[in-house]
Amino acid sequence: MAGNSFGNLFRLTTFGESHGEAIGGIIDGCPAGLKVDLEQIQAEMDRRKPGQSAIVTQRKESDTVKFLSGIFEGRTTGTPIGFVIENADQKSKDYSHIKDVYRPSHADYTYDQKYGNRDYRGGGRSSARETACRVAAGAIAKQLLQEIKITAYTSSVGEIKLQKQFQELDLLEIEKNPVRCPDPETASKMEAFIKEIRSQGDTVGGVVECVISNVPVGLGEPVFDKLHAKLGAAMLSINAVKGFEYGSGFAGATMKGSEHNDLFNPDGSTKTNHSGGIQGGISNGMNIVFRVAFKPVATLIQKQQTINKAGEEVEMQGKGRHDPCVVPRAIPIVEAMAALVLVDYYLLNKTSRI
Ligand SMILES: Cc1cc2nc3c(=O)[nH]c(=O)nc-3n(C[C@H](O)[C@H](O)[C@H](O)COP(=O)(O)O)c2cc1C
Ligand SMILES: C=C(O[C@@H]1CC(C(=O)O)=C[C@@H](OP(=O)(O)O)[C@H]1O)C(=O)O
Repeated sequence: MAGNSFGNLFRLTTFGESHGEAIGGIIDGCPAGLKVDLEQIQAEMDRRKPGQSAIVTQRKESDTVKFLSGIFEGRTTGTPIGFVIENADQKSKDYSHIKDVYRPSHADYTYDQKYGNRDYRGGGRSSARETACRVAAGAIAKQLLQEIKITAYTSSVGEIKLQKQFQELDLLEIEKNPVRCPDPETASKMEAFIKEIRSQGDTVGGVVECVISNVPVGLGEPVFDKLHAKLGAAMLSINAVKGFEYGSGFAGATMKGSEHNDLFNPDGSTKTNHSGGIQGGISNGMNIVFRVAFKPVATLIQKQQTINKAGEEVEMQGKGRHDPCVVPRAIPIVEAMAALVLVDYYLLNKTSRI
């Protein structure tokens, strides 16, 4: 199976399945000398881990990261950083009924057709359990990025939308509610809606907005390696993602150039930011702003028509502990993937001029 590595100079490879012994990763290319803050890494893991609130999967994992290599006396050595995260609370019997049956819109059918030998327990490698490794690596990338600040939050759940603009938000509110929406009133509506949907055995999608501030001018490479192209690829590699837009995004297609152009201030900053902080694939020093759309979770605790391995039509109902909405736990994953993209360009940018 190819496709388990991400990044160039700072390269993460992940391994492991949801119901195997453990998941983990290797980070190749982290510069030597970085003082690693293990508490900060665990804090990021805690924001993503299952079982953290009543509106996410009730599987309980501590998601403690055990580092095996690459860190000596608290600092990186420049050698590969190997780490493992134990799987402690798998309930594989919840999946025996789908051994030969495909959940609609999960990865069961495609994995089976492609590889012919599928670890069906918890979705195996296709499970979002894998994203714990991205968050661990992303936390190290964040520490390398120092002053660059990456902040993601929930901007919609189903039809419930955050109405405020970024400038009007109190970002300290994000971690104060289980939905991770910075407006408390909207957050409680979202929370109540997720609970209602869950009680019906159903699921709902949503949108995560991410704002990256304090970005220097010049990150990103032109042509094929544009900053927004890599951010898009990073976000679209996250489980259940259906859409990515940056700056004005799809709304920009309805505007006139005279409305859309970001006019300059004398210092090179712009009066508006329809560009989303990126022009020609290179950061322009304004906030990088993008949005990521997540679909509703595929596994329903409801009966649905599907097919089995033999191609027969059958009825199935999901079992087990599933997220009714992935968005609250996707926030740290979006931030981690953004950090992995930025750290690569931050390191590469050191080679752009003498
Ligand atoms: C944080 C997070 C949690 C998820 N939890 C579940 C879940 O509990 N049950 C489920 O069926 N899918 C869940 N998913 C989505 C599946 O992993 C995903 O739909 C599946 O791998 C198929 O891939 P695709 O939807 O990207 O095509 C989750 C995704 C994320 C990002
Ligand atoms: C375990 C995690 O999330 C899992 C993601 C997931 C899926 O299909 O993506 C399905 C569920 O798996 P299981 O039923 O095996 O627990 C979630 O709990 C995690 O994020 O660490």
